[in-house]
Amino acid sequence: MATNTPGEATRLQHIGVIGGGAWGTALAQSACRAGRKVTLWAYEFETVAEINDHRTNRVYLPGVALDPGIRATAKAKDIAAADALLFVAPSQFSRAVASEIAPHLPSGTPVVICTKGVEQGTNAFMSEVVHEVLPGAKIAVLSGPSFAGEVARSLPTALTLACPDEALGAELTAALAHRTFRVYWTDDVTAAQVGGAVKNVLAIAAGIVEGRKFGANAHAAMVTRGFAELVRLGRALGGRFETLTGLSGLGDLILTASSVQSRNMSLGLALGQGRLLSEILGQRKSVSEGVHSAGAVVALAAKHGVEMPICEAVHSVVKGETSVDDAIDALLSRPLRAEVDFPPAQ
Ligand SMILES: NC(=O)c1ccc[n+]([C@@H]2O[C@H](COP(=O)([O-])OP(=O)(O)OC[C@H]3O[C@@H](n4cnc5c(N)ncnc54)[C@H](O)[C@@H]3O)[C@@H](O)[C@H]2O)c1
Ligand SMILES: O=P(O)(O)OC[C@H](O)CO
Repeated sequence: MATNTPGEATRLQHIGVIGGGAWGTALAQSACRAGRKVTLWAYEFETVAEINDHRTNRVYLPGVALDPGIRATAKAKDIAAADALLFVAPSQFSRAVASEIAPHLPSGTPVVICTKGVEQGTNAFMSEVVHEVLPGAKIAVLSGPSFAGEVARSLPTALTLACPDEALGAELTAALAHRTFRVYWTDDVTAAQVGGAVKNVLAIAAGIVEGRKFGANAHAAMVTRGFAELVRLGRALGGRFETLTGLSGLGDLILTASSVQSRNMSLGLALGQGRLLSEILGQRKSVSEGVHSAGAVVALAAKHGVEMPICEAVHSVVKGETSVDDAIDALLSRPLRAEVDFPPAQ
């Protein structure tokens, strides 16, 4: 791939951002910083008004003064003029949001999926959902260790941009990257999406370990054995090991499973402390994708004959089928096995 210098000239001058949550707003802020014109579509009228009138988004991204260059809108037709879209609707709303913008999106527009999750019911990754609803879109995925608040404050961050079309990948990285927002290209859309979806489920497990005060050894064991699950599923679905061990896989798992800035980790922590899921979710407006993706991840694992006991445990806890204590007992009672699958998968 040709190398790009952050901030170099790009034909993708106007970026549309679909989603006014923490991540959509932070990405809009970052795209402005990269020198792009930005139009942000948000679901709530109040969010649109607040961004345009006060340059803040206090519900989803509190404490950040937004760039005056961000123009917010509630009208899907306003994104038609964008040269590329960043698609940041939560996974369970992605189909509906994509359907709303479908009539307005010119065929051939690059759509960069920044959502991390799997659709319940269909068990479809976001690239499949977006391709079904927006068949003319050129799909890419942006994923990696990136808390919205840190990106919005321009703290250094590095991500993976997965795009099967190398030339488009170069254009997108040139359009989005800047000094504190480094973007690395790969063509491996599958692994990038598996990493982003599975790490959210594993972060809930890591949070439970923290909430139960099981200690640093248990945390490291949970993250490492969880990563083995992420790699097994990623490879079974056709993803590459190098991508799974990169920013969008291991990198994001390290971040999400070790900081209570993560909504998934903090939700797990609260579960581990004995709080009810309904009570935790009732007190949040923000999304915890792992809760919604756990079932789909487990279903995909079953379909492909992949063992994912930690993800299964999280799924049965969030479904209310197993108590936290019983799930932990079941994991600790599993038969001993070889650490690495043998013979090693190629
Ligand atoms: N927040 C982060 O640090 C971060 C970082 C990387 C990726 N992501 C991913 O980005 C995606 C969006 O997360 P977020 O953090 O921006 O969201 P958020 O939790 O901050 O906000 C929730 C979002 O859901 C939207 N919403 C609520 N009800 C809706 C409906 N009925 N239809 C459509 N939209 C509705 C809200 O408008 C808001 O944009 C998720 O997949 C998340 O995993 C988040
Ligand atoms: O707050 P979380 O758990 O949704 O994680 C946010 C990002 O995905 C971290 O990369």
